[in-house]
Amino acid sequence: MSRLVVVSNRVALPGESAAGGLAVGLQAALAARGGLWFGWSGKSVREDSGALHEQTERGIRYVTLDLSRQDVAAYYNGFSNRTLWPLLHFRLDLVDYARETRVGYRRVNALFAERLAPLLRDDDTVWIHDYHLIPLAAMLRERGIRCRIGFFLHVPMPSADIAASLPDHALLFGALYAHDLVGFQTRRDAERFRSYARLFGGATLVGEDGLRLADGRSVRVGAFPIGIDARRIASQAAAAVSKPAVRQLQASMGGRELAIGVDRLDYSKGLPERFRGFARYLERYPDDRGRMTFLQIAPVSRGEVQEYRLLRDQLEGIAGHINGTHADPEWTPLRYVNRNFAHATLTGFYRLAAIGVVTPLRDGMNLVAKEYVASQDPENPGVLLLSMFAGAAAELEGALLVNPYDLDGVADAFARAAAMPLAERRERWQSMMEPVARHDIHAWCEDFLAALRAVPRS
Ligand SMILES: O=P(O)(O)OC[C@H]1O[C@H](O[C@H]2O[C@H](CO)[C@@H](O)[C@H](O)[C@H]2O)[C@H](O)[C@@H](O)[C@@H]1O
Ligand SMILES: O=c1ccn([C@@H]2O[C@H](COP(=O)(O)OP(=O)(O)O)[C@@H](O)[C@H]2O)c(=O)[nH]1
Repeated sequence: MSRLVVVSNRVALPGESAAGGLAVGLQAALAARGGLWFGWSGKSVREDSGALHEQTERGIRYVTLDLSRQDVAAYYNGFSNRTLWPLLHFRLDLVDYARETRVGYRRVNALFAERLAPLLRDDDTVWIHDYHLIPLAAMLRERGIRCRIGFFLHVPMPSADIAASLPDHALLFGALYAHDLVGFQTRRDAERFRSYARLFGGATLVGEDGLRLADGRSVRVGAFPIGIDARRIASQAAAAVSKPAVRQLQASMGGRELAIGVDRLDYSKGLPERFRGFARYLERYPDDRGRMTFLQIAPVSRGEVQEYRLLRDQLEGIAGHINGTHADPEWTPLRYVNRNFAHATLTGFYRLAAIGVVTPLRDGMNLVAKEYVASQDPENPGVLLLSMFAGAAAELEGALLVNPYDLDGVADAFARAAAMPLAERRERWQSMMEPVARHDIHAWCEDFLAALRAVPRS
């Protein structure tokens, strides 16, 4: 069997907790089959970029590289998080167009290529992940690397007109054609990429999953919705209810129902709108007063980026206002926590919660939605309130789908979820658990790699 080489910006090193769905997903995928995981160490150093660190654990060889502060500023905080992230989440109003970070991003991708190329063998299968590393495969090809290379975009692919607002967009997105297979979270993302390639890359669409380029080369394009380790999470959740943190949360509820949200503190997650939707529910459904407590867990993310710091300030203001307006001496309607929790503890929190609240403005997939489903007690499952703009909405038809901008609709969904009879909850949960269990993280990995192996090579 060909060795699997996974390349991503974020690597979940052994013993480190993996915040963010990419690291959680890849950890589970590599644990099952072993291989090499190459990426950034997460360290920014004073000296030059490029020092490598290596360790092997449970069949996974981790090779990570340090980056200089200047490179982290340009490549990660700059172009990845202030240019590509908002662009790919349809937020042109937040895109930073600085040339300097664009150049820094290419410099770091070239460094990845230079350090990775000597580690590769001809029969390796290389799988590159996400927007941080879009030009990497093209740079590896320039260095003579001929093995199969696939790419997976974890975030949404915007429409061609949005993508084209980026200076040098054809240089960036055109680099994706260096892969044998380019994968997306949903069919719609894949279709938007194919239309971009047709409109701006001179490509011809072939069948349902192909592109023919002007120079005669072909690229496969497909949808591979990422999953979770559903079986493991279900058993973790059942066991987690006896954990002290979970018992304490339950005891603190005083018999009220718990609604829960778990998100990195990111503007794509729609947290201000979610808080306001919850406040609208408190206003419009006075008979429900005191019945539910909403716990929002939002660990700080990308804290060096200005837009994220502003969001944190904004949320503190909204949360304070909601509690100031609606709280009673013995009841705080909104609990807002900026701490990071261990994955296993979260599964216990999800199981306690009668409502899971996942309302991003845009999200590639959103693993929390699937984790909430897998953590439920089948005899008494909770209700998932899910944004129609999360990739997960394409699979989780049993959720209460909401438009996160429509605060009245979100308020109504809170009320409907709180009142939903057991029979309807069970039926909806079963319809969600089936795809979550079937398309789990292992199936995702196998499906993508099988499609990559099946690409004919010239
Ligand atoms: O690495 P960070 O900058 O700390 O950010 C965490 C990750 O955020 C994004 O996750 C995406 O991948 C998930 C799994 O496929 C998906 O469910 C979610 O919708 C995406 O937002 C980002 O794409 C990753 O690269 C980051 O590591
Ligand atoms: O305190 C936290 C908050 C989140 N997560 C995990 O981080 C991932 C978030 O992935 P998702 O796809 O929902 O969004 P992303 O952060 O990748 O955009 C999920 O597996 C969460 O369980 C975690 O382990 N601890």
